[in-house]
Amino acid sequence: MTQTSTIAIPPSTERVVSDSTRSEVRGIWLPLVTPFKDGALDEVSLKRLLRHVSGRPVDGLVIAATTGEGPMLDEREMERIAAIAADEIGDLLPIYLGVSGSDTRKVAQQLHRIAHWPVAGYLIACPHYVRPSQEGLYRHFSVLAEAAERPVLIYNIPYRTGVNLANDTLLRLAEIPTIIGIKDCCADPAQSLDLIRRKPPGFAVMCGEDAQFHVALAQGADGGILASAHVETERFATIHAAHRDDGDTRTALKHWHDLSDLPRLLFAEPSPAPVKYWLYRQGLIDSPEVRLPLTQVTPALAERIDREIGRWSGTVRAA
Ligand SMILES: O=C(O)C1=N[C@H](C(=O)O)C[C@H](O)C1
Repeated sequence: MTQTSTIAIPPSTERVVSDSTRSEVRGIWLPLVTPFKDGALDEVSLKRLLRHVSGRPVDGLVIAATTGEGPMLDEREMERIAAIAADEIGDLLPIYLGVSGSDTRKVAQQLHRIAHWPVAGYLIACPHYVRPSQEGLYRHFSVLAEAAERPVLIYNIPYRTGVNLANDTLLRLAEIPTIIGIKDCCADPAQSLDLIRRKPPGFAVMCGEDAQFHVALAQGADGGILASAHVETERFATIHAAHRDDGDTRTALKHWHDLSDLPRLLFAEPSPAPVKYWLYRQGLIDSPEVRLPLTQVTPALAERIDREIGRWSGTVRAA
């Protein structure tokens, strides 16, 4: 059966992404939480959190990604978050926007619709639920790269989307100039290592599995996009710098030994509820609430976090 597609596959994208754009995707990126209060976007907490982050050793931000509860935001809220982030952060950090959807046509239309938003690029997740073929994934991201008119980081997270973007497919997509890297959550160290060995120069591989951050850096990843790095950001940055600068793996491993329980705690229940509770107890956001179908941390986990905060960065807000 001949497949006809209503969406033409674009010629190779002529737009060239600058070397600085490619090189900026490294180090510690925060997938920023989205604060809510009484069910609505909490702009006061968002501004406070952005001012806090701007003073931390962070190399980039992603808004409205998984940790930002992107699937539970409407477009008006996402636009507001982008505007506030651009106001508070300015040119200090690149700000990428999380985009997801399973209908290539609709996601492409959204990218055209938001082309004027003040974001530097997009983190685009694999299409969830429909489980396309590798050829379908290739055509999906080829069309979106053309529609994006900005740098694109592909977000491969099979345990959330139900599909794995194979390295062969990704390396075909890496030939498109505006596809500049991947947030790698494939949960297969062998696949991640194979990708790092085969990737073209300048193509960024960013770890998206917090508990695997140190291993990913040891394998040659360029950094991480990590919810856990909202907490103890300096330690995550130290680990990255130790790997990047002088290969001081002993320093990196010492810090990782201290830090490695944190991702397990912050993912003990569906993210971002734990990390939001932590930020709430630090007084950085005014409510730990999340949007359904997510739910706040259980009292048992809240107690564990209360104990852990005392061990780390200290509690600002009384319980
Ligand atoms: O915000 C994201 O996107 C992240 N994705 C991963 C997940 O939520 O499974 C983990 C990462 O820390 C943040």
